[in-house]
Amino acid sequence: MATEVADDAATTEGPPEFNEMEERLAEGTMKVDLEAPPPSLVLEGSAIRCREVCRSYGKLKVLSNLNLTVPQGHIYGLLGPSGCGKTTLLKCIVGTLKISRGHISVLGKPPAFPGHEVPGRMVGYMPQDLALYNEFTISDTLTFFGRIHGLTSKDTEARMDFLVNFLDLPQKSKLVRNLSGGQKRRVSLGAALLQNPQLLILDEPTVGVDPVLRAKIWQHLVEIVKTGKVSVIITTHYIEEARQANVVGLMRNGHLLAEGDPETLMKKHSAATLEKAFLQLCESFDQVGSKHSTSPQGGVLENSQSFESSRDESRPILGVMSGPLEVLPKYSADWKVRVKHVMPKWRNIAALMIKTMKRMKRMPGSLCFQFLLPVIQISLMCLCIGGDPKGIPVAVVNNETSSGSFSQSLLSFLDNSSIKQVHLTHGEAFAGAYNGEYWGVIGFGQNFTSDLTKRMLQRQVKKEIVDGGSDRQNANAQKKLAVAFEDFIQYKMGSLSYLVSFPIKFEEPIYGSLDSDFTTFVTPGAVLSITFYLAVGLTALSFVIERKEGLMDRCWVAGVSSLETILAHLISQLFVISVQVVLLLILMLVVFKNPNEGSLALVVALIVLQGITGISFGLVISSAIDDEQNANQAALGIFYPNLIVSGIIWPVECIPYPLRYISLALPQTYASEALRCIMYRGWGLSRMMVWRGFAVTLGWNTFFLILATVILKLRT
Ligand SMILES: Nc1ncnc2c1ncn2[C@@H]1O[C@H](COP(=O)(O)OP(=O)(O)OP(=O)(O)O)[C@@H](O)[C@H]1O
Repeated sequence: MATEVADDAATTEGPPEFNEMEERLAEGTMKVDLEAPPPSLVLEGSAIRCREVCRSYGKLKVLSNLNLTVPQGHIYGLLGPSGCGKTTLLKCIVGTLKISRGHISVLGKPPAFPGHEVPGRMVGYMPQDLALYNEFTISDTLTFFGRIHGLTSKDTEARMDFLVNFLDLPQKSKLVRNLSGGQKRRVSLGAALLQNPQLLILDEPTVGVDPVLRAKIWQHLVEIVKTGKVSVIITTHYIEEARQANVVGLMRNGHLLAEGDPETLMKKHSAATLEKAFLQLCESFDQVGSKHSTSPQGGVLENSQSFESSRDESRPILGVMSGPLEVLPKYSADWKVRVKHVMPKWRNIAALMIKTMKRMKRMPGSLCFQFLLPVIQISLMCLCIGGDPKGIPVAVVNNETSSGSFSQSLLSFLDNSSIKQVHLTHGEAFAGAYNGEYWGVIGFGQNFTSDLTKRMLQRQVKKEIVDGGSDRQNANAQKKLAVAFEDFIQYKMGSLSYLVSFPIKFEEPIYGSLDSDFTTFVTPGAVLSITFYLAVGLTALSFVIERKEGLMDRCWVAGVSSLETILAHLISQLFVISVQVVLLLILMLVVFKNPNEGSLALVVALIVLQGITGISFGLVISSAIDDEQNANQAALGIFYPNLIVSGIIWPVECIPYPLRYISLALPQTYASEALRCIMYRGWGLSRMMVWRGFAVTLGWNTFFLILATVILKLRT
């Protein structure tokens, strides 16, 4: 199909690289397709130039040495069957996907080159996914993108009115979620057209659009390219509508089969329609491919790679001159431009924050849930954890019968709200305990009173006397019994009670009180854990969903950087965390009367910092995981081990040594300890145990933020 013929037409004056081609054409040393596109296509500047582009997803090679040129001021129709790689190519062109090999330049520079406005205002991108915020109205959507592109509100309003009219959209105040599929696609197209970009990249904009509007859209595209300043690349499944394009590229299995103007293509294949021409090209591609295929695997892409072995397959069957002859320009940017390129833009951060606030306002249920969930969690924890058991049935076997016996008196000192005494015979009591009806057995021998009296009065007693009474099985009942015994001895012996009571005296502790319970220990860690994990869950989920729906890519193509996205999310989530912290503290300190001896400002600062660390960790999860189910599983999977090993529920000192080192490295171990020290000891930042908690939290925070930014960068 390709013959070595010089094209007379290619002699017009043009850019240096084209002049070089002219010379080689004149010498006849260059291969060129018989049906080379008109000289204007070749010699004019190109809006997009792809050379030897390769891209794979894992082992699946999607783009193979692909060469494509979109001439400036033209509409380029990119056609091909489903799965041939069109969307992948467009994503590489806008820079949301990195190419494995080759070179792409868009409006003169590679995408994302420092200082280049691609991604940015120069490009309007309509992705195949709808990539719209469902809670936004049409007006909100266009205003959001207008803000990112730096349009004034007057300009945005004017463009909005035009687009609503032109794209036949319903009222601007209608929510995107209430629009039909076709209407949503038109809003998406409107967002791409909003800022009058120099380059429009439209991935199937006419799907689900009625034929009248489809014609109108094409007419509009034809009009805007007439100025020569706007270029369009458009993919479509309706092959015939692409006849209105100035150039079409026919793709199959990651290769560009042909590139040229539609009329020439049809003439070459003596086809009445573009569809027939495409069919013929595909057939010849498949025939030659299968004839020449020697690959034992015989996969489609392997076949296509062996297509017409004598031919340089990087070049389309029809079309423009390709890569190897071109000298790729060297691009460079001033360091100031590079610094400006990486610095976050306040305009974008503000636009993203306004977007988040607006979405929150439109989802009051979700916002209330975010505020109430920590409140419910901490209330349940304070109510259900750490309290004394109530009404525990304990069997009492009392072999003393007289009413004035010590055993009767001792039993009257037992805390009867905790222990429910059930008086039984020895046999019944043990049978009941073995059957699980009673939590323990308290037994008194028939000489309990006389034995105890002897112990009180004599310094040496026999062993049988000591064994006079006993309790079995229950630690809490044992503790209650010990307390009752102390009270009983105090009552009977007054100032001489020290002769019989436990020879160790517990004074008031230096910090806290003698009757501190488990809730007091667990609350600070639990508050940090709740704030941390709510932030992890909400961040991971919202980011994964935004990425899955193509919203992140769309914002990225509009010029929003990963850093700006992260900063905007951090700042807006700070508002949510602040409300959560206020509610948590009111509950903890006022309702459940948890003591706080230290600075409230330090308490708030540490909890908020832990929330921010949670957001950063959520960002790591969402940047590494694509699916919300997996992201949820990751967040949940980490929650429980972290809770147990961080010393939140049980002290770190009880953890076996190898695990203890892991525990100390976790984000909440030192932070919980610091919060306990602030709240219960009244310590400040001058104490190591306090500043260490802050330092470790800040360290994790920085680490997570850097990791999330790096992963996001690597994955584009
Ligand atoms: N993220 C991904 N991971 C792995 N494979 C992918 C991914 N995205 C696309 N592919 C695969 O790459 C190939 C090309 O997909 P692409 O979306 O570019 O095709 P397309 O030509 O745009 O199809 P359509 O017209 O149906 O949108 C397909 O085989 C697809 O399954």
